[in-house]
Amino acid sequence: MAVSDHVDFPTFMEGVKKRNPGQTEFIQAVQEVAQDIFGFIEDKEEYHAAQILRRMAEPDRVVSFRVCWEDDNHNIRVQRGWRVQNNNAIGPYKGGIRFHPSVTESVLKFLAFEQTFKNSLTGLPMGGGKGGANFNPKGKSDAEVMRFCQSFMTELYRHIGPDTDVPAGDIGVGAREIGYMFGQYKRITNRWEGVLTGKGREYGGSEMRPEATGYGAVYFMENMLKHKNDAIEGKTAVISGSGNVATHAAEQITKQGGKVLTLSDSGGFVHDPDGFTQEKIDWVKEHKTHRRGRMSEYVDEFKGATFHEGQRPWSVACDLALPCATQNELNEEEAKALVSNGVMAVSEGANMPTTLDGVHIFHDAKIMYGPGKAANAGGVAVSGLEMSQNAERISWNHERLGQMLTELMEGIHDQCVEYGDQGDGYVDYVKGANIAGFKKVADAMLAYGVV
Ligand SMILES: NC(=O)C1=CN([C@@H]2O[C@H](COP(=O)(O)OP(=O)(O)OC[C@H]3O[C@@H](n4cnc5c(N)ncnc54)[C@H](OP(=O)(O)O)[C@@H]3O)[C@@H](O)[C@H]2O)C=CC1
Ligand SMILES: O=C(O)CCC(=O)C(=O)O
Repeated sequence: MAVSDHVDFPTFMEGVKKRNPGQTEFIQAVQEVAQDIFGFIEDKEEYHAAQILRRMAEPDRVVSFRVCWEDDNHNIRVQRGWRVQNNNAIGPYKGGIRFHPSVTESVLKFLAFEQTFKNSLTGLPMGGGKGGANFNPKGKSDAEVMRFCQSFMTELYRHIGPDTDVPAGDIGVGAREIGYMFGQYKRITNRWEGVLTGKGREYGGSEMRPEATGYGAVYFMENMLKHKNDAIEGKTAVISGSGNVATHAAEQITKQGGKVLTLSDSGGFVHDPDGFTQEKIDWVKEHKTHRRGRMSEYVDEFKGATFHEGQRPWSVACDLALPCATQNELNEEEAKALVSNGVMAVSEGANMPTTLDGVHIFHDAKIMYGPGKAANAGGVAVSGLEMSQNAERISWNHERLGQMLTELMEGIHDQCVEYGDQGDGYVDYVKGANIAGFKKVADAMLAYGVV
C-alpha cells in the first residue's frame, strides 16, 4: 500500500508555479480554487491519496495549431489556435472559443479550469474546456472573418464532436463566427449535429442562449439580495463591457427596476446619469454588434452622458457592480473605491474579472460577492439545454427556457450558500462555488480509478 502524498497548500502551489512557468492567469485561477479546497479536503484522505486536485490542475490535453488565412489584400496571415480540454469526468468538454489578440495558452488554461467547476455547478452533464486564437476580428471584413473561421475549424473539427467536446462563443465570437464555424464543420464532416452551441435559431440554436449569461448574472445578483431580504428595484448599477454579457445584464437590471449608470469597451467608459433605458441598450447592441462601433460614439447620440477615455467605471458610486468585460479588469484599488462608495453586491458576468487582491477587499468588507464561475454560469447552462434539444431534435420555447434559466441560477445560488455559509450571516460565495463545483467532479474521478 502506497503512503499518500499529503502535501499542504503552499507546497501544492509551488508545484503548480513550477510546472506552468509564466502562466500567471492559470496560476491565479488554480490558487483561488485550491485555497478553499485544501480546507474542505483536510480530513478527506481519499481525495489526497488519489491526487484529485493535482489531476484537476493538469488539463487532459492542450491542442495547439497553426491557422493560416488570406486577407482581402491577398496577404497570407498566420495565427495560433488552441483547444484546452481540461476535464471530462462528468460530461463532454464544454466551453467557449475566444478570438482576441490577448489570447495565450495561459488565458485559455485558466478559462478551461474555471469552466470545469462552473459546468459542474449547473448540475448538467458537461466537462470543462475552452479554446481560441490570437486573432483580432476588429477592423476585419466579413469575408476575412469567414476565411479565418473556416481555417480555424478545418483543424479544430478533428478534436470535437457532440459527445466529445462542444465549443460555443466567448469574447470576439458571436453569432456570425459560430455560423461560419458550424458551416465549415458540416461541410467537412457531412454531418449536421449539435457540435457547437450559440447557433442561430434557424439552424438549431436555442431560445434564450443570447440572453442567458447576462440575465443569469443578474438573477444571481437577485438571489444574493433576496437572501438578505432585498431586491434590485430602485438600485443603481455600474456595468463594464458592452458586448453580449454586458448588454443583456443591463437589460435585465433595467427590467427589474434598477438603473444602469455605465457601460464600457476597451476604449473607456460611458457614464449616463439618466440611466441606460431599453432604447439606449438596443442602440448599444446594434452599434457594437452590427456597426462594430465604439462606445465613445454613444455621447454623440445621447445627451447628458460623458465618455471617460482609457478609464474603467469602478469610480462611479453605485449600489451594485457587474464586471462583464474581461479577466483582471477590477483591481485592489478599484475594489476599495467601490467599497468606499457604498457598493452592496458584486455579480461577475465576466470570467475572473476581479484580481485576487480585489476579492480580498470584497471579503474583508463583507459585501455580497458572486464569482464568475457561479454568477455567469447561466450561459453555459442554456448551452447544455441547447445540446439536449439538438440531441432530441426538438426545440423548446422562450418561456420554458426562461423558466429553466431562472431555476438553474437559483439552484447554483443555493449550492453556494450550502457550502459557503459562514454561520454569522455572511456567505462566502467563492468558497461555496469552489467546493460545490469540486465535489461532483472529484467524486466522478474517484469512481473511475487512476485514469
Ligand atoms: N458570451 C457568453 O455566453 C459568456 C461570456 N463570459 C465572459 O464574459 C466576458 C464578456 O464576454 P462577451 O460579452 O461574450 O464578449 P463580447 O466579445 O461580446 O464583448 C466583450 C466586451 O468586453 C470588452 N473587452 C474585451 N477585452 C477587453 C479588455 N482587455 N479591456 C477592456 N474591455 C475589454 C469589449 O470591448 P471592445 O469592443 O473594445 O473589444 C466588449 O465590450 C468574458 O470574460 C467572457 O469570458 C462568461 C460566460 C459566458
Ligand atoms: O456556452 C458555452 O458552452 C460556454 C460559455 C463560456 O465560454 C463560459 O461560460 O465562459
